[in-house]
Amino acid sequence: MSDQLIKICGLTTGDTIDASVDAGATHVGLVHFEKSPRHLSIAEAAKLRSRVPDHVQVVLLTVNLQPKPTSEALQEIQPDVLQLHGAENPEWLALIRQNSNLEVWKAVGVKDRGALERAAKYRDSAHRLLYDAAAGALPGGNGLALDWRLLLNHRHVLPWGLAGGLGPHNVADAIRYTGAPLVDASSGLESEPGKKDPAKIAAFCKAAREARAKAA
Ligand SMILES: O=C(O)c1ccccc1NCC(=O)[C@H](O)[C@H](O)COP(=O)(O)O
Repeated sequence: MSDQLIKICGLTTGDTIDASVDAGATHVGLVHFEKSPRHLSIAEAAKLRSRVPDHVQVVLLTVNLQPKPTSEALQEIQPDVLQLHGAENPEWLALIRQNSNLEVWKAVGVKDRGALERAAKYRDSAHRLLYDAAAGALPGGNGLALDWRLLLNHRHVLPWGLAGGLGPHNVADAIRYTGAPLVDASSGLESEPGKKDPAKIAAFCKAAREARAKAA
């Protein structure tokens, strides 16, 4: 049994939610950010959420969303995790934690070691840091990889995950090289922006699990 955490992000349909669950994903990500090709309205996200079995965690992803719409989204969608992918500060995360039982993750764009050091400011407010490539056309979901060498010998202050440009072709190398306890992929599992491919989802989960088993 593998303890590799695997998040499939930016799911938009019931069949790809099912494909992710069947493939052994531990987390499924729903994006609520209008500029994204993977954007879901609150009603759409709530409908997809209802199909996810209890053993898989639902991650709702927002970007600089204000408090009122955030609490509306949380109430309707009832995610397990809120992933903040914008410029949200530690005080904002702390406020969410005060007002909910949610797990809160902070995504951090990493272009140099300084970005990793600065992320330590979330040590008392986030449950997990998700290291992603620095923002491109979108704050995330750009298919861009960060330089994995930056993570070598980094002293992590929190549980963490690796995102950015991952897919079936490189996730095993990413786990071997960085030891990432959680891997997250979106555009590398698509046939076109916003359309996940069930075969790529299955191949990604299999490669991640096998790499973890070999590393153990
Ligand atoms: O996926 C999006 O469209 C998105 C939009 C705005 C902010 C974040 C977004 N995705 C966040 C994720 O968690 C992605 O899985 C992560 O950035 C990796 O994406 P990719 O490089 O495409 O695998």
